[in-house]
Amino acid sequence: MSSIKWIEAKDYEDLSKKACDIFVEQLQNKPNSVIGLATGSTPIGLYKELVQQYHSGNVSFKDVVSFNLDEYVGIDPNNEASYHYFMNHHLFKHVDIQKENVHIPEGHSSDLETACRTYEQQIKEAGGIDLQVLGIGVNGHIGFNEPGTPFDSLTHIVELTQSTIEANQKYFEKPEDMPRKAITMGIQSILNAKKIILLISGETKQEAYDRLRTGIITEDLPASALHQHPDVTVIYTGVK
Ligand SMILES: N[C@@H]1[C@@H](O)[C@H](O)[C@@H](COP(=O)(O)O)O[C@@H]1O
Repeated sequence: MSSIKWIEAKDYEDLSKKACDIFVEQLQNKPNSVIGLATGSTPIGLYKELVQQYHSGNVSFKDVVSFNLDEYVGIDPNNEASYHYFMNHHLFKHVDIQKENVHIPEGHSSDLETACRTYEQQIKEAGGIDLQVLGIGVNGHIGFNEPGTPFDSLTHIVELTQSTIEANQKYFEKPEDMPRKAITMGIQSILNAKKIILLISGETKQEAYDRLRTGIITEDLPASALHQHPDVTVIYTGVK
């Protein structure tokens, strides 16, 4: 039976604050936490709140180790649409996290298979992820695990679906520049995290939200794998 905890937020700001509270509590209890981070527009407010908490002295990233969920294949880390750039811009450059403790899949690697295996190994060596934040794709993907991805998947290379390409093209200067492939932590890699928060915001996510709420577990809805995890909190707003 699913043990997902559902929290409705008043609005996007409230959702970001509620997610930030969980992060702050985690980092105060365990300053050397291993945190799993997500990109996309949804967690931007959470990162903004975390930067504020850092400036207020409530939280430090000095001993934090981070792993990002995914990155496009063949993208330069300096490209503004890359997830490397995104993370620096929204979080890393504003806080005291140490560069050597930051991990983002190496989509620019010339040996992607090895990059995937190494990533999984690094998560293991860090002691596993304590707290993982997730967004959700309009088709219910988590990370870049598209519908049909086996639930036992580890970090791997994916072909992005048309729905994801259409949803994410807006971040690229020219829509045709958007890569068709990505590296993503697998569904099993995500489920290995000790605690997970999923953020859902806005009406474009209504269908994915409705399907997740049914409780039906199916590979057609990657996020439904979360029903099998013992400690998931979903914070949502803008869906009915
Ligand atoms: N790989 C990311 C996901 O991790 C993210 O959850 C999703 C939703 O993005 P947004 O929050 O912008 O809707 O976008 C991308 O596809």
